[in-house]
Amino acid sequence: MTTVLGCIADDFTGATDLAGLLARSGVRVSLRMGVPDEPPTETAPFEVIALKCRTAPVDEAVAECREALKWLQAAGAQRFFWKYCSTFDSTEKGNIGPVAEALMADLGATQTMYCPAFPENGRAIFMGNLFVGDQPLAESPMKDHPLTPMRDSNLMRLLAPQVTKEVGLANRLTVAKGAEALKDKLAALADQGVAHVVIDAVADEDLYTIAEACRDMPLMTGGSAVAMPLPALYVRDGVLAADAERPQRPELDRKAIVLSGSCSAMTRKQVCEYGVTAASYRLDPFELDAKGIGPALAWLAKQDLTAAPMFYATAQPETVRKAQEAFGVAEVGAMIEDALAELAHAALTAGVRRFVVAGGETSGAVTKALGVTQLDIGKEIAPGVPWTYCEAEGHKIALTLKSGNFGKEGFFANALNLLEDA
Ligand SMILES: Nc1ncnc2c1ncn2[C@@H]1O[C@H](COP(=O)(O)OP(=O)(O)O)[C@@H](O)[C@H]1O
Ligand SMILES: O=C(O)[C@@H](O)C(=O)COP(=O)(O)O
Repeated sequence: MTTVLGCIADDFTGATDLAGLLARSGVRVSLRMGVPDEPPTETAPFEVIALKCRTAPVDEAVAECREALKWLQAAGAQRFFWKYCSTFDSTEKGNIGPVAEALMADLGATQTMYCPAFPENGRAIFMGNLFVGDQPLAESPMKDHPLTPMRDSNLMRLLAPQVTKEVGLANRLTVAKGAEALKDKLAALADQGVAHVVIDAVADEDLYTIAEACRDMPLMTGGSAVAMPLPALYVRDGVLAADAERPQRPELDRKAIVLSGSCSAMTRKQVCEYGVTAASYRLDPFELDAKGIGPALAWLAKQDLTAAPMFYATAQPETVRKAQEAFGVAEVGAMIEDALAELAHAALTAGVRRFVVAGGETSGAVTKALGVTQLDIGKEIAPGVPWTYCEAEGHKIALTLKSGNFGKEGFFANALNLLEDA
């Protein structure tokens, strides 16, 4: 089937988040890990390509995203969505703006919009400032993220140094007036040469207005939530047939594992709660450096895998800082990602078929180690976190990739329980 919307996500949890929210409508969504080597043949109306480029050097991120765009164009897509984090995570050099500008150039687009709001998960934008729950972004736990610490809450200020063209704002007062008023505002900003428009949204109803006003832009950008209304709008526009097919969970052995490399505030609570009842092993960068992965593999070999043991590197900001000072930020990140990836592979070899993974970068490393290339979207465990079904080395597996701050305290056990009756 011809692809109606081609999506590019800057990390793997972000991609499953987007795919999950699009799939809520009942349409078929296909998620690919990396740009497929083969040209598109069997495609879904919604195609999401997951990249691992959030913290990559700008040139690399731009090149990968342009390649993804080409693949999606070959799949027939004429509208595109650039998905980044609902907390606008980017490094100081920042890939969000450069990728948007490169995609706009390839598509001949003169304007795009930015809306990372995700009200169900407490992300709201007001007067261009991003809030996480009650706190401005820069006062939220995101200020301590190991790779992308966010120290400014103003999206225009964050974006401006990342782009060459003008940045502007369509604020909540305009959005509250409805889609036509928002379209007029976008046109007025375009007349003033504003190519990059941040749009406020504090509630789901704002997202419906924004999606309605922006759905014909060649390129939309944002978090997952602003894309959620698109399938229904396309059905209404007659460019997409309604379709309520949901992939069924395959038969799966009960052996399961939890792997957490996220240090986000919510993951820290989830690791604590799960660790009360489950067998768990803490990956310490100093121990990894001294002894390698051997002790963790030996521990894995002794576990009852039907009881879903957990490996976690999850730690408090102070502990993370010490490891970063000792090894370097990227180096320690990669050391832990590699360790979790190797453990995931060892678990697969030991018969594990249910994987719960926490952390965006971590998920990228784990899915790569498992050799997963395409996923179907299953039941939603928490807003923005679905189960996915895929194949790893010829075995059917279920995989959930949890974004750092998503889900409630009991997420890990809930995810595994939900899979039982999926
Ligand atoms: N104890 C630790 N010390 C230093 N870095 C860590 C530690 N634990 C995890 N990390 C790294 O922190 C990063 C967390 O990013 P990510 O997996 O994207 O999580 P999130 O989804 O919370 O952003 C990863 O690169 C991971 O390897
Ligand atoms: O939009 C979001 O918040 C998520 O989809 C996302 O991108 C999360 O990234 P990580 O926090 O790195 O998992």
